[in-house]
Order: sequence, then structure tokens, then C-alpha cells
Amino acid sequence: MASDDRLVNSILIDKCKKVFKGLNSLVDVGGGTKTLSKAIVDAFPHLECIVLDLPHVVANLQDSGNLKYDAVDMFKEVLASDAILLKGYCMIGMMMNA
Ligand SMILES: C[S@@+](CC[C@H](N)C(=O)[O-])C[C@H]1O[C@@H](n2cnc3c(N)ncnc32)[C@H](O)[C@@H]1O
Repeated sequence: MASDDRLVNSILIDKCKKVFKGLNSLVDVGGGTKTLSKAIVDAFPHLECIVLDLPHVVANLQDSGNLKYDAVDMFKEVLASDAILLKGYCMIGMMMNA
């Protein structure tokens, strides 16, 4: 599972760089504690990335630089941002604000 994550992360970041161009903020909805958002902010240091997940998942995680955590239920509230990332084990989607 961890190697699957690393593969998906590297494909998303290396092969889809243009997707992130022009973005200043991104919310990784249901981002969990995995490394995708960390990999994104490492690759795109200008981008503020917020990992949104349920309180029991992220409440104790520390913000670090431009990587922040938001402990909320996505059905109640999602912070405004340039883009929303939804990544699960069988799909990846991004929605951009026009
Ligand atoms: C299949 S995991 C995907 C995790 C991560 N995006 C990844 O690809 O490794 C689904 C995530 O959604 C979170 N989640 C489920 N229901 C949620 C809700 N109502 N609000 C916020 N996050 C939620 C779970 O805690 C879990 O971290």
C-alpha cells in the first residue's frame, strides 16, 4: 500500500505538473495522514496545502510551513481554495475554482 502511494504521488506530481501551475491554495479533502500533500508542498513550495480530514485523524497533527491541517467533516465545511483534491484508492479528482 505504501509503495502504491509513492507511485501515485510521483505520477501525480511528475506527470501532472501543469495541473498545479497557477494555483496558490489547495484543499486535500479526506487527505488522511499520508504523504501526498507533503509531497505536493515539497514540489510546489508556493502552494498552500490544507489537509482536511475528520478530527480523530488530523486533530493532533502539527501544521508545518505551507502544509496545514483542518479537522472537520467535509459534509459540513470545506475551506475556500483555488482547487480541491480528492484522492482515494480507486480515483483521483481535482476541481478548480474558475
Ligand atoms: C480512502 S482514505 C483516502 C486517504 C487519502 N486521500 C489517500 O489517498 O491516501 C479516505 C479518507 O477520508 C476521510 N474521511 C471520511 N469521511 C470524511 C468526512 N466526512 N470528512 C472528512 N474526511 C473524511 C477518512 O478519514 C480517510 O482519511
